[in-house]
Amino acid sequence: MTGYNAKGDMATSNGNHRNGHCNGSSSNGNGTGDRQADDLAQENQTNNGKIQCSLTPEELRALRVLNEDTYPYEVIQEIADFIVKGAGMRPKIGIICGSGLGSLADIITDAKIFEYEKIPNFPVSTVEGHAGKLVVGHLEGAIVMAMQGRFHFYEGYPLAKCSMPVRVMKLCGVEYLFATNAAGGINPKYAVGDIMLMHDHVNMLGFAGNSPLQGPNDPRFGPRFPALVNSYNKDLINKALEIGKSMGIESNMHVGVYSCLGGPTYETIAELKALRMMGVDAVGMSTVHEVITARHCDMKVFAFSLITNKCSTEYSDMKDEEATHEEVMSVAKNRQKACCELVARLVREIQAES
Ligand SMILES: O=P(O)(O)O[C@H]1O[C@H](CO)[C@@H](O)[C@H]1O
Ligand SMILES: Nc1nc2[nH]cnc2c(=O)[nH]1
Repeated sequence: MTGYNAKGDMATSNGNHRNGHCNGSSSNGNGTGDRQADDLAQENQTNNGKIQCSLTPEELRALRVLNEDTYPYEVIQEIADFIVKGAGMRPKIGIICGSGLGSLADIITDAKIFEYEKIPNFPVSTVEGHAGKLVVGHLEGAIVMAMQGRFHFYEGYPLAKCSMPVRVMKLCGVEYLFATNAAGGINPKYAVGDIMLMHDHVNMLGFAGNSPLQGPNDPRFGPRFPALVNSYNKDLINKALEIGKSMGIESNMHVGVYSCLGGPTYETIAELKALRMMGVDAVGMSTVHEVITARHCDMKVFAFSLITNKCSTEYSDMKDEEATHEEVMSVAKNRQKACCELVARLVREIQAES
């Protein structure tokens, strides 16, 4: 038998990890059952120059999914069908909860909750503050699905895998993506606890030649060369600013530029200086690849950063405390009420218009 272990690797029931290249045919015909080490060794021997393998087509597909950066359309469709069928509803708005912002999913009512481990072919969350649950239900009259736990590049997942759930959302019927994150504030005007509505991003991982859209393009998702100039929906930004005003938090709200680095390290002063010179206001380790994937499949995007720590660009400020994930989580917890209200009210406005 094959299955997924907690890290999302494929392992055989006898504990061996498989990583071989196969010719796509089954040498013993059944491809299931306990295998001893001898059998496994034998499978890896070549026959007439071809590598033999006894995996079933299903196992092969799962292996490809785990080893490749790209999830085939059909696999995404299967995951989406599993969720829509299990939830008994089709969501219109998708929410990705940032670090410590899992409470955004707690305001969903009549919720159907899926643990990531129980969703076929889904990765697992490994970061504290990311519970690893998909919540589908009602919010302000709309059907929404929220990820309590996102996937980050530094966890070891390729970018396409990090943002694969966005495609699942799309095939579930989601039209709007709300992506939230915890971020360090580089703009000196930003204070801890402020909310920055994203109106643009600098894709640092993209500068390094890494994209969630790398590899063959499936036009059923979107075009080979998507434009990103209008990625962050202006109408939603304006609505959110209005909501912020009526909540009395306009002085703690900004519109700015986010950049995603690979992490898991927080930035050096020199890196922060460079980012600031590039026009970056807030820095994190997520969101950009999700937005790229969402725009590729033509979803409307709204995204915000909760500023959980200030990032100094001056060596003279080095006496300042260094960023820690504990601080990030604690600030997120303190600001969860405002973040939940902002999200709920924006959902209400979208729903009222449709
Ligand atoms: O972007 P989210 O998931 O909110 O989390 C941010 O906070 C964590 C670091 O404290 C990193 O994962 C960073 O990306
Ligand atoms: N890269 C990065 N991610 C964060 N997430 C929360 N704070 C920070 C930060 O200062 N830097």
